[in-house]
Order: sequence, then C-alpha cells, then structure tokens
Amino acid sequence: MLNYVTAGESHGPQLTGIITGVPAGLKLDLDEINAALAARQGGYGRGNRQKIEHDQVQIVGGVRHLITLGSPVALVIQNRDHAHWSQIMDPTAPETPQNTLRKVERPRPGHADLVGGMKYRHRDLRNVLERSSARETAMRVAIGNICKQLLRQLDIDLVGFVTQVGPIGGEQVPTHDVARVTAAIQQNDLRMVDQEEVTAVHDLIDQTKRDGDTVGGIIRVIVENVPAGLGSYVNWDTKLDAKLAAAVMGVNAMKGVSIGDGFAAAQSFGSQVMDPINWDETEHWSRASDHLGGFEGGMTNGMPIIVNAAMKPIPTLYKPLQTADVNTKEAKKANVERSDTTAIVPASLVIESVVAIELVKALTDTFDGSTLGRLQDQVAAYRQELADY
Ligand SMILES: Cc1cc2nc3c(=O)[nH]c(=O)nc-3n(C[C@H](O)[C@H](O)[C@H](O)COP(=O)(O)O)c2cc1C
Ligand SMILES: C=C(O[C@@H]1CC(C(=O)O)=C[C@@H](OP(=O)(O)O)[C@H]1O)C(=O)O
Repeated sequence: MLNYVTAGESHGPQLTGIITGVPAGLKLDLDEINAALAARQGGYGRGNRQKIEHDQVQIVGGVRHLITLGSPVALVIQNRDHAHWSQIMDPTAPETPQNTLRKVERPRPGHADLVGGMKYRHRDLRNVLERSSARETAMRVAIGNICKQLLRQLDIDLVGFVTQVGPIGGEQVPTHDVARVTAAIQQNDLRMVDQEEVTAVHDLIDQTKRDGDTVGGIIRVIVENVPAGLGSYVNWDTKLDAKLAAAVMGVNAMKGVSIGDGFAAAQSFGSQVMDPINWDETEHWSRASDHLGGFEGGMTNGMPIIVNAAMKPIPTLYKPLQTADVNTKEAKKANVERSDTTAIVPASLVIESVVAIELVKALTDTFDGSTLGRLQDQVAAYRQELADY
C-alpha cells in the first residue's frame, strides 16, 4: 500500500518527502507537478512569502527517465527563504546568541505555539512553528499530484475548489463534473465556480487585511469515476470515508469535514437524502442523486465522491490578540510572524492532494500495485465484475 512521510522546517533548507508503494511504470509529468506547486503558491489573500519562493520539485530517488521504479520515491523542494535564515535555521551549527535571534516567546492563539512548547519543552517557540507551519503542505501537493497522475491512468479524476470565503458563497448545487469545475475555477484567482461571488470575496479579503484580521472558508473536492467498493463496512478502521476525513482533518487549519450533504443531511428527511437505486441495460447500477457524497457503509458506491472541508481563519493576526510571554509570564500581545490573510485557495489544492493520496492508498490496498499495468488490469476486471453484478 502507498504511504508517505515528510520532513523539513518552514525556513530550513528544504522540504523532503518519501513515498513508498508507488507502482512501477508510472510515467511522471514533471511540469504538471510544478504547475500544481505554482497553483498552491497562488490565490488571492496570500502573504509576501510567496514572492520569495518558486516551488519546484526535485526527484532524487525511485525514478529513472521519469518512470517510477517501484522503489521509494524521494522528493525535495527547496525553501528559497532559507537564504535569509541560514544562521538561525542551520540544522548543524552550534547554538550562539547570533543564531538564536528571532526567538518566539509570545504564543499566537490558534497556532501550535503554546501547546507545542509545553509538550516538547521548547522555550523558543520557533522550534514549534517551523514545523507546524503549512509550508509542509507544498510537499503534500507534490505527492498528491503524483497520486493524481496515477489516478488518471485509472480514468479517475478529481478537483478541489473553494465554495465559501468567510460569509460569502455557501452550498451550491452539487456539481459532479470535474472538467466543468476545472474550467470554471481557472477563470479567477479564488478557485470559485460562481464568478459572481468573486468580486465580493476580493473586497472582503481586502477589508479583512486592512483590519489586521484573517478569514477562512469552505473547500469541496469532487472525484469522478471511482469504482464502487473501495473501503469496507466490516470494521471501523476499514471505512474509507473515515480515512478521508482523517486525511482532510490532518491539513493545517481544518476544523470540519463532511461528505456529500454532510451536516445539511441532519436537517432533512430520509426521503430527501438517500440516493434511489436504478438498474438498466446500458447504465447497469446507478443512482438518481448523490446526497451521500459517494459513500455507503464506508465504501465508495460508484457515485462521485464529494468531500467538504471547513478551514478556520488564519491564526496570525496583524492586530494581535492577548497572550503571555512563555518565559517572563508577562501579559503581552501575540507574536506577529509574516502571514496570509486567507489561505483558502492553496488549501483547496492541499485538500485535493490528500484526497488523491488516500484514494491511491485504498486502490493499492485493494489491488496489486506493484506495477501500473497490473493495477490497471485488475481495476478493469473489477469494474467489469461490478457491471455484471
Ligand atoms: C496553505 C496554508 C497556509 C497557511 N498560512 C498560514 C499563515 O500564513 N499564518 C498562520 O498563522 N497560519 C497559516 N496557516 C494555518 C496554520 O498552519 C495552522 O492554523 C496551524 O498549523 C495550527 O494548526 P491547526 O489550525 O490545524 O490547529 C495556513 C494553513 C494552510 C493550509
Ligand atoms: C510558507 C508557506 O506558508 C506559510 C504558512 C504559515 C503557517 O503558519 O502555517 C506561515 C507563513 O510563513 P512565513 O512566516 O514564512 O511567511 C506562511 O507563509 C507556504 O505555504 O509555502
């Protein structure tokens, strides 16, 4: 089964990622990975860090001539900003007054600073924020894009987009058409389908920034053409909707995950929420609707997967909140580290990525993922079996 680990601090030399279980024989499109990284850097409301970075993936293991070998794939993304932090963030230089400059002692409410310091006995909270920073999500997007490329070889496509920023937007008519959504969101810098909301959201973000405040939002990922029966009802820890929820919640600043109609389903009657089953000669098994977001019993049911994620506002406020110095215990205003006003756009790419990764995990758990060819054969045979059921 595919798995991955990442390492690296926000202002350290680089991010490192290792993916195990990538099938042999997958031809990688490097430009596509780099385009995904560039998209994650963009979006309205980002801070100045992205003017410094120019994220490009280096593949340093597991691939020859752009084709995966079946061995662990190792990836690197440089932190250009490290040049400005080379002493402070040098992994091996001894501690001196010079390289402990820019100590963080006033924890920001909502960030990992205070609890991370308590747990790991750090008195310089930089030791916490450097890793809790969402800089790490650049690597998850690179890994996610490799998974997206693999899914495409199995005719599975997905897209993440923004449905709400602060109070603007909201539940739209669920759209299951990945190509249509992808085309629509490329028309604006908010990855929103509804173009009419875009100007209002720009104004909201501008005003929020002027106020020294921040704003969150809601992201949706839709996935098309996933075969029924991935995941299982037989045990709590085999349910794929639960694994997806954990992966989404594992992204920085996520506070809610729902599938399909999600919380709205709780306000509706059963007749409005269950997706009626149909069988006919051409379509075989199909559903009249997709309120349940493609899941029944923790298993994919063949309908598009719909995952929603609620992102809280960014914790670092330019008008900082009350806190206390972790060393002197004096009441102070929280630390202000350069920051985004909103990161809902990059987060939509990160959520898309973790969903892609989780689906590849499920596929390579269910089928033999040693080689792409065998995986394709097994998935095709399985799809035929489902159609014949
Ligand atoms: C793409 C992305 C960018 C983010 N940028 C910032 C930022 O500039 N400043 C900040 O304080 N938090 C930012 N965050 C949120 C923090 O990383 C996050 O709130 C923090 O790690 C605490 O974790 P938690 O919110 O999951 O509890 C960002 C999150 C994401 C997904
Ligand atoms: C570096 C990225 O996001 C960072 C995430 C982040 C945080 O606290 O999560 C804080 C900011 O870091 P910095 O103080 O260096 O600007 C963001 O810029 C990135 O997305 O590439």
